[in-house]
Amino acid sequence: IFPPELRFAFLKFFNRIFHLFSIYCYFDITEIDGVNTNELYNAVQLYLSSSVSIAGNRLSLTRAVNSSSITFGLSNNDSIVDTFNGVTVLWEHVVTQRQTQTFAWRPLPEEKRGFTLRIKKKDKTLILNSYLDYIMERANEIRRKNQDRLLYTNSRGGSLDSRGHPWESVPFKHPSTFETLAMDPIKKQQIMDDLKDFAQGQLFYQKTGRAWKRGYLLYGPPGTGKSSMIAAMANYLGYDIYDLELTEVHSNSELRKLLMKTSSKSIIVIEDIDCSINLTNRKKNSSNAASQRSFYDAETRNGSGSGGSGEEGGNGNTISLSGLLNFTDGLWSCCGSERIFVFTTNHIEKLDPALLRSGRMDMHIYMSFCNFSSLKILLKNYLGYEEKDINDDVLKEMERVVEKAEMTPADVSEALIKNRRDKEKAIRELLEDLKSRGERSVKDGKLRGGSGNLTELEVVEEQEKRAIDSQNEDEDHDEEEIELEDNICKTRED
Ligand SMILES: Nc1ncnc2c1ncn2[C@@H]1O[C@H](COP(=O)(O)OP(=O)(O)OP(=O)(O)O)[C@@H](O)[C@H]1O
Ligand SMILES: [Mg+2]
Repeated sequence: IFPPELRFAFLKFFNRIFHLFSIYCYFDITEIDGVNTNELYNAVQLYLSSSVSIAGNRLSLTRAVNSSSITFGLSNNDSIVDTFNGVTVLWEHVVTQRQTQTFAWRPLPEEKRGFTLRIKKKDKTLILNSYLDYIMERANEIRRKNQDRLLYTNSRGGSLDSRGHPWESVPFKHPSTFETLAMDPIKKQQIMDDLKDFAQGQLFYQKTGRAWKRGYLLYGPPGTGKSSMIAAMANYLGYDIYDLELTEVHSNSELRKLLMKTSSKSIIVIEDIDCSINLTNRKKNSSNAASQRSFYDAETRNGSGSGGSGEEGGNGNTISLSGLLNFTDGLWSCCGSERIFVFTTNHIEKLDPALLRSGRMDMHIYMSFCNFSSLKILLKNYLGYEEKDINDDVLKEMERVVEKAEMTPADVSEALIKNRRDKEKAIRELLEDLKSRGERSVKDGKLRGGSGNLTELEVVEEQEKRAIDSQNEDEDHDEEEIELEDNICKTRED
């Protein structure tokens, strides 16, 4: 009898009256919002899956790719009760068939899924202010716990994938942990404490007005565990790793784009920083600018692609030191939070002091040759030997020669792996190896001392490093350094 318009208007009116008197209000969180995936939907799903007070009795189980655990989810059109700060809310999972689509940029799933949140009107402010944030946070936590870490790389050289991401990722399964890492236990503990303080330091960073990030510079000879340390850090904190290949980045703006696409709670790594970018002293640069320029010219002529002007910032088609510095602590470096920058190098003396000054790299960590304490850790890792399992004399002998031998943990690991079936033989051969190397390095040391030339150079390097360090201390006292400088000097004296 009624025309459809009138009927519709009547229904709408009735609905409004109904809502006016209802004590509840409803929020819809749909899976797809326009063309974008709704992050909140996924978060709610994860969050509810961890919730125990499941009202319905049908659950859907999922196991994501790369994930090591199974998550429970709410089945279609099922509901669940949750409480937050004493307030009870009801979640309902709503699944409807989508009408046939005419045209879309991206094919949409056939089902339209979403959560409906029902809350009392009086609780609205509480819910909107903190409950949803809480859910996002919890979901991120669960995701990190369930999923193995991801390792990202920019090896594609600036091109983007179908979703506009410059980073490619693979599951990160490096087994290195702080427990297996062979280094001085005190130093190790310091680093672990520092990392923990950082991860839990949100309030501190907010209060002091600092960006929530921290920089570590790992330096030392090849094979002393710099990469292993990074893996251990990631495993310890549960962070993802972004392995930045600087040689694949062609401009400062590209570097910035890469940075913008990194997520919080991640470690951004630049390995062998002295090799991947021309980071020599800026003062020196200007003094031999001519030779610099010819170097760059030659490079452009060779068509290596990374050429261009040698000036910093130049015409923008080469990444420069200032670009890199901006990357680590310019305004853009704070576009996410809780980020760790790790640079590694084999030659700290080749780095520009600007990179070393405090606030940039908060902690300088020297990865040293194998000493007695790290040797014991390796023996335990590879042979399962505790101190008491090894003959006292052998142990004493090892302690005496290990520092002189200047073997890297990688060398020692190799020696142990080779004979891991025959542990006695492994110990015997390792000791032999240590002794012969120790003798050799003593001889070398004498030779070097005699020729004079090399040591002089080393002295200069050492002084340079000292200068940088003292400059750092003048500028900022809260810098923490745990380099074993004595260690370097000792080996040099030998
Ligand atoms: N401190 C260490 N503790 C345990 N294992 C180590 C340590 N250092 C080296 N190793 C072993 O040696 C191998 C090489 O170490 P790693 O790649 O971490 O060295 P690096 O310092 O990164 O070397 P490079 O400077 O050449 O990159 C690792 O696979 C690891 O097994
Ligand atoms: Mg390495």
